Amino acid sequence: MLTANERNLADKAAGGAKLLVDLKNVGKVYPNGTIAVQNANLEVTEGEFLCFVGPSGCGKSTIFNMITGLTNHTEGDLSVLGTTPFQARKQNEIAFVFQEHTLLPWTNLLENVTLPLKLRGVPKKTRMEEGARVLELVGLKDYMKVLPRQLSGGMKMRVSIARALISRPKLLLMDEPFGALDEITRQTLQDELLGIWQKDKSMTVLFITHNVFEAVFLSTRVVVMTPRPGKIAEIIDIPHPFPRDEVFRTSHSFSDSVRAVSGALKH
Ligand SMILES: Nc1ncnc2c1ncn2[C@@H]1O[C@H](COP(=O)(O)OP(=O)(O)OP(=O)(O)O)[C@@H](O)[C@H]1O
Repeated sequence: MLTANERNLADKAAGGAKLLVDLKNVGKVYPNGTIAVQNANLEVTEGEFLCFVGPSGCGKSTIFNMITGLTNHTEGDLSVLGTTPFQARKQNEIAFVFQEHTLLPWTNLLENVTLPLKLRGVPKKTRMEEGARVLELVGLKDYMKVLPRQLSGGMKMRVSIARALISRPKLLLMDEPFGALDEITRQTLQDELLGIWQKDKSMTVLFITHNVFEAVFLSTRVVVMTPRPGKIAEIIDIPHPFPRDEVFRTSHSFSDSVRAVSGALKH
């Protein structure tokens, strides 16, 4: 017997659009009484790139944590990859990238990026092949034997992205990954991330940023949140086609979208 939510997912799939994440009136009240998220409704289909923007403390990370099953939702219905967040995480189809690179300092890049496979008992030969594949994807294949401390901040972020990609995730969640980087490095990584995302049409990315320019450059849609208690104020389509490049960054289409997102943030 299917629940209403499962039926809805099946209907969507039959219609061609595969629903990956579905929030229906989702809310989160922490045990100390903090209302972090209220009445959030959002449908994310396969292959989208969604950015979340909103003031500090509006519940962006809480939404990510609920989607990944790191914290439970206290109201509404939430399904991820057609199942509960907890089950979805167990299927190894979700990966995260955080602002802090969280690399193991005592071991080289190849060992760092292949760690998720090692923890799952994947044989060494496959691990090494997959490690080489993802380090090449992020432009670091010549650095396999290097230790993290020998890398710049941008390179460390590339390693974190490679480690997330090694599981070939269907859903990649990135919580302010480029927040600590200088502007030039940040733009280079934005270009590279879009390149990786475009190569894998089925990978869906959810990305938190405080930077409206970054959100517009990367997204198919931008989710704008209100101050606490966090609600989704508006979801704005960024209609500009991919691939996107410097021409887009200086276009009217770009500034129109930046204006729309900035306007929604002020409401
Ligand atoms: N474990 C927790 N227990 C109680 N309150 C929490 C907990 N985690 C977060 N909060 C509160 O929930 C609200 C939303 O926090 P959250 O980290 O989701 O916001 P955010 O939009 O990601 O913020 P930022 O942009 O600063 O990272 C904040 O008021 C925060 O203090």
